[in-house]
Amino acid sequence: MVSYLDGEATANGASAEIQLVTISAAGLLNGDKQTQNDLFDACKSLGFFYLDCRDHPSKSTTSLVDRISAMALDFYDLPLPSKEDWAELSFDEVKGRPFAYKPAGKQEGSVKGKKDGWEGLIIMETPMAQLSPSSPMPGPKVLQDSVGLILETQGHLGELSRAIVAALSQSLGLTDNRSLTRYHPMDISAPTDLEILKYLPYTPGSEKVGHIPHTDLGSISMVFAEVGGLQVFHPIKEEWMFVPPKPGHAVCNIGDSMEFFSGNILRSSLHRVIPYKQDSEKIRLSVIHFLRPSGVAEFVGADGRQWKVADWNTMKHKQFYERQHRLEVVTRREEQNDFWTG
Ligand SMILES: O=C(O)CCC(=O)C(=O)O
Ligand SMILES: [Fe+2]
Repeated sequence: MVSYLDGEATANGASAEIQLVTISAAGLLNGDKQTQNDLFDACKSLGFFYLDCRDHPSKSTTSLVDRISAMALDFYDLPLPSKEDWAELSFDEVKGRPFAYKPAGKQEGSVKGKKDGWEGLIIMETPMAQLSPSSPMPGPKVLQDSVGLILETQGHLGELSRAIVAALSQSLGLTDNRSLTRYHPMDISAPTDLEILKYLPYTPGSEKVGHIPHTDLGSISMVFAEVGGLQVFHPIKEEWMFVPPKPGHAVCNIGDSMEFFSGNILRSSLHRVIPYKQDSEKIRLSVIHFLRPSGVAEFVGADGRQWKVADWNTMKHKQFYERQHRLEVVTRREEQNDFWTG
């Protein structure tokens, strides 16, 4: 077995990079045994891996992500007031709607005392799938004109995420009706979504910077970005390390729900986004698919208590927005300073 936690790192302090294991999308979808074992090892150690989408049988992953990125950039070019018409901040409010907008600066950011530095376009899987001629897509024309593209992208990335859950379930010995796939239906109570995040340019005087250190609350996160800035906290080296972007690959990670469903065998790791000095003139756009379980499912949380998924999500999400938030809820680490100090 390859030990991913020993990972090759470029030991140059603050800008150390981690080389994640790469999982082939074709191998995953074909049920290849070696791919399944590599995936399991990666998810038991750091909980982060690259998904090589270049060999996806449809050959369409990159073009879907590129087209969704172009659509999101058009959306972001709209004047702020017309985007703010769609700003919904509570997790419960967002989950029944096809889409919502998050202005920059509403959450805590990656620097202590500063707010977040990203705008978000949040597109929910189930409400999108339930659109019909009598209940059409609301919102600006750019979104109304892109319903087909959004549905195709959500279907494509949702299939990949669910294949990851299926493969991990097999490795965990959870087969047939015990597979963790049963917690991931397309259902209004499961807030699976597609999010496109646009980060602000950074200068040392910026008051809105990056993305808060956190673990993800859901099951599988799949991030496509061309510009760096994502860092994972290496639990053995105790060091923040950049995850370099790789063309044609997604960076995937395990979220809290999968860690808890697996009885803490899989790992939901701490991560954050900080300015990427090598590419400081470029705008970072990330296209992210978040597979999240049904809100009625239950697990034993990090605190040893029995949680309903919906309550875990609401509790955790709220902490991202609270000025005096309990950082340990978001990071799942006590009394640690996980902020970026520049
Ligand atoms: O933008 C990114 O690369 C990651 C964002 C993230 O960690 C999240 O939205 O949970
Ligand atoms: Fe995250």
